[in-house]
Amino acid sequence: MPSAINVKICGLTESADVPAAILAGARYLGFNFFAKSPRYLAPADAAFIAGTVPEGICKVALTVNADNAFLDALVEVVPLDMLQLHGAESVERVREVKARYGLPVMKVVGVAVPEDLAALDEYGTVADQLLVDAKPPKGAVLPGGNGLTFDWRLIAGRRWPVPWMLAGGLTPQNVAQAIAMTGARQVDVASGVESAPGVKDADLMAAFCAAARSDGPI
Ligand SMILES: O=C(O)c1ccccc1N[C@@H]1O[C@H](COP(=O)(O)O)[C@@H](O)[C@H]1O
Repeated sequence: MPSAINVKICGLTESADVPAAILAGARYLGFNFFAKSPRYLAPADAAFIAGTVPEGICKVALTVNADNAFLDALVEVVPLDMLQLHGAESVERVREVKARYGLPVMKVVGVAVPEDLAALDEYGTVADQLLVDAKPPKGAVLPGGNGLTFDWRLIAGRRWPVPWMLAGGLTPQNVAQAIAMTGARQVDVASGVESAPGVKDADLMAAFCAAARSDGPI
């Protein structure tokens, strides 16, 4: 019997999103600290919302090319279980962040063409998890959260030495097919479970988790 599918719902902006996401079946909750995102949360607000998350649910901070001053202040106020590095952070920077904060680090790699896959092998030697996302279009304001898929055939059957998640344009409608095509056991969604940019929808979160589970029981 296949193991459970873990769902990460990313970019929660309201306190009510926490129980709704957990009830839906999410195991990871993401808080977005990229200021240009419609899902941005100020650290003080995130501290309050994250404080309501029960034990056993992984609280993830999404950051983009954040420096030590930013991360120092963030980890000081927000209770966190994992750091998601969604920018152009180098392998060395991933190593440094892991050592400095003592938190697991999930490094994101954007994929559009076969040549992008080499980075997954490199980061897989240092990150605790990998997040395989669609590469943003040139000139995009957001390095993720654009609701874009990539060609899942590129990673079909690929494996890395650390756990990994699939992201990019996942929705309740396509997540089961994405899982079937890639073999992902963890999936991450932001815009696909929203009624408007930055507004999570409880019914969509429930539908997404149910569709993800349809590939294998939780
Ligand atoms: O969601 C955002 O606004 C965002 C901003 C900056 C970097 C990453 C962001 N989101 C991450 O991208 C994936 C995929 O998003 P989507 O499902 O395609 O909308 C999301 O799960 C976040 O981890």
